[in-house]
Amino acid sequence: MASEVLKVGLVQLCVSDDPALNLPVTAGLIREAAAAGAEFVLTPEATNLLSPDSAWKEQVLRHESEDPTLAALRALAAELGIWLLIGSLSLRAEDPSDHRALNRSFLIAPDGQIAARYDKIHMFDVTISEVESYRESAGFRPGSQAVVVNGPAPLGLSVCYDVRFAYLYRKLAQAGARILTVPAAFNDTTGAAHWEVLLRARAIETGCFVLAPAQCGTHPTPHSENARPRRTWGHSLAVAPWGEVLADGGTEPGVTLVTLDLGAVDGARSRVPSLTHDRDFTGP
Ligand SMILES: O=C(O)CNC(=O)[C@H](CS)NC(=O)CCC(=O)C(=O)O
Repeated sequence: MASEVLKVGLVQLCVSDDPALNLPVTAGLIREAAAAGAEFVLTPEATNLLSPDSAWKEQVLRHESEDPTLAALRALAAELGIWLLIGSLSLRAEDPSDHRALNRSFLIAPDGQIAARYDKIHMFDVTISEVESYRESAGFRPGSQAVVVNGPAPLGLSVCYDVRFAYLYRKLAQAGARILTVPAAFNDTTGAAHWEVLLRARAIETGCFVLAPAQCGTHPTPHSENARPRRTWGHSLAVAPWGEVLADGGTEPGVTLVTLDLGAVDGARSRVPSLTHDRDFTGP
């Protein structure tokens, strides 16, 4: 590893349903993070848009090769010379017979090249209450490939609802990850109850840093005037391998800076080597 210390910027967004409105805001916050010294900048799930309207998404989503947000953010990473995790983009699938979109995370290298892609594996098909339910699998095609990639450190990629599936993170860590990325658009209700404890548990179980850039606030939908406004929890979080919260992005859009001492991964794992203590068992 070139350096044991890594300066990170977590970008917190409140995206609308219009990628063209969101991009300049996102780019401005990435610039702000880089100007403050961040070498690794991360954006949330659904960086290009959040929309409840499948007809509008059909119109506005693009293939990866033609997506304007991806092209612009690759160029920006190259200009600034930073590692950039685009938490995810909603993209039109390559396969024309599948109407469902992709929820795809990208690691961009400091030369602007795509270093890794990850398609969210676990779909948020959940009825939270009588007035709030989500059927992510109706609009998105799940991935089936876990990804560890050598970025600014060895990274294990995931997205949002994946955080509830502990075995994914155990595999990522056992495959070499030292930082786990969990970009998210967590809803208010489960955010208040579960967000921090899930992220801290994943860090403690794996002895990894956890970086979780989040969407926040009430998301404007200028293209679907009558939609019930969606609210997300915010609180972008950086968690250390021993479980401490190093930084919390609060509830407003902005940049949260945090310096990681990557040696803390070995420190936590040597104190509690549970990652090497798996056993086979029978039942239940
Ligand atoms: O819909 C999009 O465009 C982008 N995808 C999301 O926002 C997804 C699916 S609705 N959100 C989550 O997974 C929240 C999980 C969550 O809140 C929990 O696990 O409690």
